[in-house]
Amino acid sequence: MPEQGLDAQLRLQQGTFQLDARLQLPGDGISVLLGRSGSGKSILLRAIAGLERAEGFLRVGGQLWQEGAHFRPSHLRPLGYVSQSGELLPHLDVRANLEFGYRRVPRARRRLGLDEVVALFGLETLLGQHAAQLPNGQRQRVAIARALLTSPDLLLLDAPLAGLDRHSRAEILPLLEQLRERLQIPLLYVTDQQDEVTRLADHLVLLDKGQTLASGPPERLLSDPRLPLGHPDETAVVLIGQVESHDPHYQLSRIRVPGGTLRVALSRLPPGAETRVRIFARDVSLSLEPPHNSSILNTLETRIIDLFQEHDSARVMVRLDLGSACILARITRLSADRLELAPERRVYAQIKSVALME
Ligand SMILES: Nc1ncnc2c1ncn2[C@@H]1O[C@H](COP(=O)(O)OP(=O)(O)OP(=O)(O)O)[C@@H](O)[C@H]1O
Repeated sequence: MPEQGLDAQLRLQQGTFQLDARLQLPGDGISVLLGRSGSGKSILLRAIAGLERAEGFLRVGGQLWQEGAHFRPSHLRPLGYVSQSGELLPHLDVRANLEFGYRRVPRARRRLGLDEVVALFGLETLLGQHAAQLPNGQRQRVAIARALLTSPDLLLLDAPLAGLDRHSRAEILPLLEQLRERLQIPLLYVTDQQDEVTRLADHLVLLDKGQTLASGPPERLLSDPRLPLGHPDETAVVLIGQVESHDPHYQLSRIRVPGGTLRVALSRLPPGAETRVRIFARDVSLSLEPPHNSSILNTLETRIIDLFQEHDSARVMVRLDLGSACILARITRLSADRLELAPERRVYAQIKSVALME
């Protein structure tokens, strides 16, 4: 684990709920904390922020924030914290809200300038508005911008898009993606939404009943059917690829991914750029021969790694090897038996739909 990351073991009893989490996060990029409602995501964030007194240790960017009797109180932890309701100072306007944290940071410690953040978050026209009058989506944009302006060593975002409409979510997600490239601090992002995971996560931590079940690259965790990642019908993997070329005539782009090339809806990124695609397991079917005369554009030749029988279900989940990544196919048990599917067998994965996560 790099010196600049977050390293923690935090234990806490809250009524009958027990948190016992081990976290090792990289020093940059977005770490997504995923877990069902009630799994302890908010309590863990509050413990990291020093708002709950947990036992164990916490080190951020090489600094010890707590261990044993040593406990740095919340107000001395240099972190930005944005909750679902993005608390702003309601009697102040947006500019004053942004300046509130910014002015308290010594000039030499400021990582981002006020004008830079205002431009990045498109807040120019909101500066004179009262915080209390902002619609939810704009309030969250201001709340995230305000947290950034305190030049924190750690940014904690607790489900910042929960409760927002589609339009506001679609506006804020690209802003969060931009932060990935600009911030050299750990960003821990809580969600229970798969689409936010596939779009944002550079590192994924899965929390279940107060315990960290798994931690690692999202490509690996999302393609592991043994992990409780939600309803199997919604199971999807994310592949990190590179834009190869565009075909304006058919409004399609070719994306190079592990194991082959996929045609997707026209990407707005230039050739050579890194991008992500999401493939639902339910959209992948398998065939023993290369398909002919099919309307399905995307077929990858692959090898079965293993098959997982879903409990009390007509379906199986098949994990397929793409070299440095995997995809999943959710097919009927009947088809798996008819095709005599088994580990090591070579198959053609026909992918009905590939979503570009841009
Ligand atoms: N102050 C408290 N006293 C007792 N139990 C609590 C307290 N706060 C939270 N809990 C319990 O701790 C568990 C974890 O709560 P937490 O809010 O961290 O979950 P979560 O994963 O963030 O859920 P959600 O996604 O719904 O926000 C829940 O079972 C909750 O009822």
